[in-house]
Amino acid sequence: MMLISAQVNIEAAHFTPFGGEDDARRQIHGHSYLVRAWVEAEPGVEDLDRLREDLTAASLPLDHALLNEVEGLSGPSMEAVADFVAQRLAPLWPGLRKVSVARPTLGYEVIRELA
Ligand SMILES: Nc1nc2c(c(=O)[nH]1)N=C([C@H](O)[C@H](O)COP(=O)(O)OP(=O)(O)OP(=O)(O)O)CN2
Ligand SMILES: [Zn+2]
Repeated sequence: MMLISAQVNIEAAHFTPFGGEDDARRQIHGHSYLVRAWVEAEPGVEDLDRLREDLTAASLPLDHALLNEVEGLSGPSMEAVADFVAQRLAPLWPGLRKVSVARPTLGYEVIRELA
């Protein structure tokens, strides 16, 4: 078995509870997020194009959205984005093992691992 993965970019806005009352992160602002899914699969069996298409569809409700207002998203954090995508992708991809969300400009990444 191997891990195969595909990545999509989403643009989203949020406001966060981080920092003090005058912290700029409490105002609505936008970011680019890289969302990646890993699937355990036999080499050459699963279609990476289909994985990317399904990942795009799973992430679509978040793209150009205000994360704080997305139904089913537990919050505006990177972890919440990873869980949202993982929950939508897992039924389509039983071999799904990880979903990560990265903010490369900050060097931040979170990973939801699935059994
Ligand atoms: N466990 C988590 N901790 C933090 C998260 C998170 O998602 N999970 N997120 C943040 C903030 O988003 C982080 O401080 C970045 O702040 P933000 O305003 O989103 O981005 P910046 O303005 O700093 O970066 P730019 O790329 O310049 O917009 C903190 N902790
Ligand atoms: Zn932010």
